[in-house]
Amino acid sequence: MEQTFIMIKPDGVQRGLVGEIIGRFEKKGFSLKGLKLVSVDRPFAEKHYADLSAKPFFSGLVDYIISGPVVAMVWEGKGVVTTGRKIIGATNPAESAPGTIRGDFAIDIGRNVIHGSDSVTSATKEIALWFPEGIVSWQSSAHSWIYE
Ligand SMILES: Nc1ncnc2c1ncn2[C@@H]1O[C@H](COP(=O)(O)OP(=O)(O)OP(=O)(O)O)[C@@H](O)[C@H]1O
Repeated sequence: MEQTFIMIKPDGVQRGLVGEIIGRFEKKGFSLKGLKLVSVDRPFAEKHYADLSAKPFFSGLVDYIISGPVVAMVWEGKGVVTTGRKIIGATNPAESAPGTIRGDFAIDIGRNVIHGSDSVTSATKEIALWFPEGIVSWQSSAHSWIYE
């Protein structure tokens, strides 16, 4: 089934939002397949955000991501990439709808709490980058109560 890479950024960890964010994905019915608290170094953060290297905010973005530990996760479920982005909300919290994670918990674009893969292709790349050791293979006993 489809998988996505979700990262709670350093502000989300520092602000104690880890449980709240995991709860939103869990309650939706998605399955947690990988989870770790990690501090990444500059070369790793630059690799994760390589597509944005020409942007004027790139070095500030890398400084932000390496400023403290992040929670790296893999979530699985039908349509999880697109639905995950909807749960997260628009990139700029000023435009994120209330009820989304960024709409509820963030104000500035450079402190927007969470990252989610923007396509299945990016998800595959990001999961390989963040979880070279692999992820956990299991199926929730609630599966048949979530999927018809
Ligand atoms: N104009 C900006 N100023 C400062 N930071 C920005 C700006 N635009 C984007 N960012 C930061 O770079 C991240 C990556 O930007 P991108 O355009 O890929 O948005 P996104 O896909 O919604 O975010 P993410 O990749 O973190 O899920 C944003 O989440 C935000 O933290």
